[in-house]
Amino acid sequence: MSDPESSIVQFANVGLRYGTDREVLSDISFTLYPGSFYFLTGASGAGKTSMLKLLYLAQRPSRGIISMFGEDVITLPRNCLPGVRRRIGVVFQDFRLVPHLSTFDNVALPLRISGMSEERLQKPVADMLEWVGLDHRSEARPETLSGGEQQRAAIARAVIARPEILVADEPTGNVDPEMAVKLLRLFEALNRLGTTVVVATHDVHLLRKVPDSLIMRLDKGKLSDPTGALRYPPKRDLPKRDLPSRDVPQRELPRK
Ligand SMILES: Nc1ncnc2c1ncn2[C@@H]1O[C@H](COP(=O)(O)OP(=O)(O)OP(=O)(O)O)[C@@H](O)[C@H]1O
Repeated sequence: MSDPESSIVQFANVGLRYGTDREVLSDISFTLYPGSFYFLTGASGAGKTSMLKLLYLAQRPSRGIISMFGEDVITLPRNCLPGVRRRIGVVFQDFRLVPHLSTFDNVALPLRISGMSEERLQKPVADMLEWVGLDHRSEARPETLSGGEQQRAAIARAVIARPEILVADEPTGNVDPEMAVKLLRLFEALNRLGTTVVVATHDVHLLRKVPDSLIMRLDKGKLSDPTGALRYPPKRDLPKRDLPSRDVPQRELPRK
């Protein structure tokens, strides 16, 4: 595999089949570079969710090599995988908020799991809720949140522990076009703070909304790269712009 030093993720000849069925992903090879913004696009059933599952280590490939943060994650001992997973934030297609927990507690979950004290986590969680515009819904249960609010809570939970990679599966699938753009602005803001972002979407209109993004396209389990994302390292230092004024608050993400 080329250039392992500067890459954050490398897939080499990866294939995935479920059970004895035909491969749903075939000969997938690509490199992701730190600080870049990727869209993974393709029709329904093309294999986007399957590819993201490989990326956030919820699924092992049937063949090939996957390296993340310089480690071969296929041969890594099982007890080392949680450490790698903690470096990856995931926004699931169906949010997966814990139903009996408040918005605050859902967002606090990764910090509690990492062992942060109750005292220390209060401020970063409160700041994060404010950052995604949910401070007024802090005590609400997920079932009482709107689709867009649940989506933002899921995003807040995915990023609270400051992951190096953010993986989001159809994060705008359940919201109106205006909210979709706002959520994309959140992802862009995170990206500008250094997080590598991978957003899976079948909505081609979204792709044009993030000018610096790179596009990976899946078609029946095969990957192509209309922007050359798979051939060339993209520019590493994304321009530092102010956070968009109406979409996210005018300051950096809250510190842990
Ligand atoms: N757990 C599974 N067991 C068997 N087949 C599966 C499983 N998960 C996905 N598949 C199959 O793998 C193929 C790719 O599915 P996947 O969900 O990855 O596609 P997708 O591009 O994310 O689709 P969508 O946009 O509709 O979510 C489909 O043919 C699907 O039926």
